[in-house]
Amino acid sequence: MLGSVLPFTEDVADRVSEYCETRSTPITDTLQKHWEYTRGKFSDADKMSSRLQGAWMIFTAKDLLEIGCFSGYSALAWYEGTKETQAEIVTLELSPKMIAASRKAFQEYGVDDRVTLIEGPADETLKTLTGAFDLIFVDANKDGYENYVKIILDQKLLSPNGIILCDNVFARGLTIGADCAPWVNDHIRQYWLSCGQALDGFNTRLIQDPRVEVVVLPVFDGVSQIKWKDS
Ligand SMILES: C[S@@+](CC[C@H](N)C(=O)[O-])C[C@H]1O[C@@H](n2cnc3c(N)ncnc32)[C@H](O)[C@@H]1O
Repeated sequence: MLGSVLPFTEDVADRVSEYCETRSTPITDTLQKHWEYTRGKFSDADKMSSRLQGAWMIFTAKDLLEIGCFSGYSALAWYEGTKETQAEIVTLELSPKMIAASRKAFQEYGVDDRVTLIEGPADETLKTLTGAFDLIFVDANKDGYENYVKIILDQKLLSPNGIILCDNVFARGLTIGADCAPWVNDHIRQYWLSCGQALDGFNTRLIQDPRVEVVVLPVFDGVSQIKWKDS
């Protein structure tokens, strides 16, 4: 196959999602419960990672940083995915509503031993962090990605063999072009269009940064994988 993405229609993409979910190791009961809870409780629940993405969050990390916690679903997934390494997980969140929701979930599921939530704007929090993380998941406001990655690299918050994963770099497809996602309804279209513009700037400038190697993966809503060059 010479291209990198199959030409799915909207209907086929749904079927592919279902096919993958039903042929993958299912997420745990805890994750499933929290995913359903978030979906029922928050009108913007589509900000949460998918079930399949939760199942994929299995990496051999020891120190993990997440930017953008939302209801805590992905932090719970990282927690479960790093049982072997007992990773320390730091997650950043700005919204008081989502801070309350995730704190409640972390307590309910007993993950406070390894998950630390830091409240406040991520750019300010990042500047106070020390040490290095071997996995950094960037998943907050899309117009902040460029600055977050810059701070991470400038402050060497990424360990020498570490990896940054930036989620949603396709902005539902609108990063690629305004005509690429006709299924995105008017209610959220403007939001994702502006995310797409910001992310296109981020993706385009990042590849010119001589410090890093980047692979933009056409999985989920687009995931950029960033590593130090020659690591
Ligand atoms: C896409 S959601 C995160 C989803 C979560 N990682 C998951 O997969 O379930 C993005 C979150 O980033 C938060 N956020 C937005 N701007 C932020 C900022 N400047 N600093 C910290 N968090 C921010 C939002 O409140 C929202 O909860």
